[in-house]
Amino acid sequence: MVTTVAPRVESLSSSGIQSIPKEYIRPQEELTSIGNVFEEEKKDEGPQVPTIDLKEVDSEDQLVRENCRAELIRAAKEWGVMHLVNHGISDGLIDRVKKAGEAFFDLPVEEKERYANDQASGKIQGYGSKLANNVSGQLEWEDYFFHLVFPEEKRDLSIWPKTPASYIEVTSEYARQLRALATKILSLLSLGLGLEEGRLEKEVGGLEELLLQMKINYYPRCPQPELALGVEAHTDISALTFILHNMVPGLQLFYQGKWVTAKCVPNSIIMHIGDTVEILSNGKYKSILHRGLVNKEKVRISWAVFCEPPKDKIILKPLPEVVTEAEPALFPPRTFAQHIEYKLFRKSQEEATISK
Ligand SMILES: O=C(O)CCC(=O)C(=O)O
Ligand SMILES: [Fe+2]
Repeated sequence: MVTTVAPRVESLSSSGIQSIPKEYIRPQEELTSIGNVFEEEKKDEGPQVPTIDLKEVDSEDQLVRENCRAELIRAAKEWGVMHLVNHGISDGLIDRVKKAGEAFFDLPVEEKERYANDQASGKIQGYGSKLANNVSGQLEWEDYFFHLVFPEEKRDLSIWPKTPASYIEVTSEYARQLRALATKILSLLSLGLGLEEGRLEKEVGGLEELLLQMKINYYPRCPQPELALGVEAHTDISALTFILHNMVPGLQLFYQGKWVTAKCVPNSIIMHIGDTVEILSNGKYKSILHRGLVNKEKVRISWAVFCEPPKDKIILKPLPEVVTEAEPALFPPRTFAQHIEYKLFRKSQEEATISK
C-alpha cells in the first residue's frame, strides 16, 4: 500500500510542466477511450444524456403532468442521469453559488491550504486532493473542497470558506432549495415504483437524517489531458447527486458500452441517481458509471451535492414492495457505511488484479 502526500494539482499545473507525473497517467487499457473533450462534446450522433423539463411536473392538466413525470421516470430507469431544466432554482442563485466557489479557488494555494483536510486523521472536510493510498497509487487531476451542508445543525461553519464573504449565505440557500428539490424528485421516483410519495425519502432518513454534502471539484488545465482523468470511473454512492458546472465539458457517462460526453446545457442541473436509490428500487433506477475528462485550455469546476442516508442507522436493501418471485432482491442488506466498504474492497481487488 502506497501512502504519500499528494501535491495540489493546481500547483503542478501552474508550474509549467509539459508532461504529467506517472501517478496521473491512466492504465494502458483505459487510455484508448480518452479523447479530446471539446471534440467529444461536439458529437451529435449516438445516444445523448436526456434533458428533463420539470416545468409541467405539477400541471393542473393531468395528462400534461403525467407525461412530464413519465419522462423523468423513464430517464431514471434508462440512464440514471439527466439534465434538469425548469427545476425551480433561480439562475441568479446558481450564478452566485458558482461565483462564490470560483472566488474561493481564485485564492492562492497557500491561502487555501489553511482549509486543508487531514484524511489520515479522519478530518475529511476541507480543501483536498486525492491521496495515493490505493494499491495502484493512481491519482486524479483535481483538487476539491468538501463539506457537509445539511442538516443545518450538523454542519461546521468554522471550516467553510471565509472568502468570499458571501460563501456561507449563498451555499446555505442553495442547499436549502436543493433539499426541497431532492424531496420532490424522491417523491416522483416513489410514484414511479407504484409507491406512495414519501416512501423513498423516508427510507433514506427523511428530513432529520438525509445529509447533503457539497464537493467543489476543481480541475486545473492539464498539459497531457489524453493521459489523465479528473475523476476516475465510478458510480455515486448517494441517493441522488446534483451537479452544477462552469460550462466547460468534462463529464462522461458509460451508456450501452460507450462513453458519452454530456453537453453543457444552459441553466440546467445535472442529476444522478446514486447507488442508494438503485438498491432501494432493486435496480429499476440506474446508478450510471461516470468519469471526468480534463483539458489543456480551460479550468473546469463542478459543484456536486451528494444527498446521502446516514452511515449506520439505516439498512439499505431493495424495498419489499418491489421484490417479487420473478424479480428477487439483487442486493444484500447493507448499511451505507458497509456499502462504501464493499465498494472499496471490490476496487482494491480489481486493482490488485490489474497490477499483477
Ligand atoms: O465533475 C463532474 O462533472 C463529476 C464529478 C463527480 O462525478 C463526482 O464528484 O462524483
Ligand atoms: Fe460522481
